[in-house]
Amino acid sequence: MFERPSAGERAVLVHLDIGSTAEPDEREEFRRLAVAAGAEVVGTLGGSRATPDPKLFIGTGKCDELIALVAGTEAELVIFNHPLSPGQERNLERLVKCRVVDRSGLILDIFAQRARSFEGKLQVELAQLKHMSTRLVRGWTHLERQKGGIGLRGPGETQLETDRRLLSKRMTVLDRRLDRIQVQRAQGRKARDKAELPVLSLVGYTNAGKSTLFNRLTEAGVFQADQLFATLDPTLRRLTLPDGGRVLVADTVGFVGRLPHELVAAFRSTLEETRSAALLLHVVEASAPHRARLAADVEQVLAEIGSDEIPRLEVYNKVDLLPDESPRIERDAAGLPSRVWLSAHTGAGVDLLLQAISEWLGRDRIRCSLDLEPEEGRLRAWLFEHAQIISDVAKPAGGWSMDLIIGRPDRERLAARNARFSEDKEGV
Ligand SMILES: Nc1nc2c(ncn2[C@@H]2O[C@H](COP(=O)(O)OP(=O)(O)OP(=O)(O)O)[C@@H](O)[C@H]2O)c(=O)[nH]1
Repeated sequence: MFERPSAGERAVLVHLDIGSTAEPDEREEFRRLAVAAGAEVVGTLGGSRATPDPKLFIGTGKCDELIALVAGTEAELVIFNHPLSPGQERNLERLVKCRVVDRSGLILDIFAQRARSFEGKLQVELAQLKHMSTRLVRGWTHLERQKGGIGLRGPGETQLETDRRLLSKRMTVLDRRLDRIQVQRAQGRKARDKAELPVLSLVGYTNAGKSTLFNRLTEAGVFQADQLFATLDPTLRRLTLPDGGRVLVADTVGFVGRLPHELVAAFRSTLEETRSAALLLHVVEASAPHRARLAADVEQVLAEIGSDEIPRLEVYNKVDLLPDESPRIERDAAGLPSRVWLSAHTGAGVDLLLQAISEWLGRDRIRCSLDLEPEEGRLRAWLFEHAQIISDVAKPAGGWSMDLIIGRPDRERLAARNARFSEDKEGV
């Protein structure tokens, strides 16, 4: 389902088992990433080695096989599912006589194609320039340079052939711009903190269905597509839960296993949104054959960005593809929802997810009554925005008598302002 029309670059994929045997889905994931980048896969080369060859990564015998495969399939590009040193890339290109891109280059390329926000584009450009600055020395003269191919396109494209001095100048400019944007982002976060709305962050392996679920939840009409990494930029939307509670939902970048470090660094600020979340919704493609490994990859990235302490609720998506499963809530020993099975596509079980979210956040909500004076109209309007109003009665003498459910922090803030609360009922 990820195939694109055949206009893609003709690519040969290389995946060796280094040390141990790779899981079959590792190769499949690699193929899907390559296709997502726009490759037309015309050949694959496998094999195994105890350790990579320092000069070519693969051995000379394997390299001969690769040369023959590239010639026989008229491939324009070879993609390795491994990190290659600049030297290895250069040596391989000389022998194979076409461009060679490593796993980092491939993932950077996908990110470059999917970046939507200004910040996302700058981050990808910077990461690409860093990745390529070590590789620029090689020069492309012996190769037919195809503009805009995999690993060559994206916001950084025009810089690729400039010299290192210009490159480092450009990187400094990007760094400065990103610093400014990050200040703005932090201000935005502060404003949201003031609004006291808890943030739910959707995280998950690429293609798990985050954007589809995000749309289901918020009807926000966020761009989604049948492509890996359709979402690169976090998008925030407001959501009202059935119990009246309000939250912000953030859709985040699709994770991928063995994310290149330069990308983890580049997206740290984007993912900082995740760090300030009250609850992470970890979306897992329940129909993927090796879902546990994909979920573990996501957990590892979360740990790398310092989000592993945030409570999470697992969302096992695509239940419509599993004949033996149906939408349901699983609970932990304490009775709290730990996993919700649903289909973002059909919408089945989305109500259960909303209920589970309410239960998670509701632990911190209190039911209470409040008397407001006639001049407290603004406070009353604020409460309508931030609390669930059960009843609101105008008093004959002026003012209002309200019955509501409110978050504990809001409750404490209002109490500090001497608002007249009564009848607190805990744990509503
Ligand atoms: N059958 C089925 N397909 C689904 C479901 N949810 C999402 N999909 C499909 O899975 C694909 C990926 O969905 P997205 O929502 O773009 O996934 P994502 O996690 O946001 O992907 P990235 O942006 O790459 O991280 C799309 O083709 C969706 O139509 C589901 O519940 N059932």
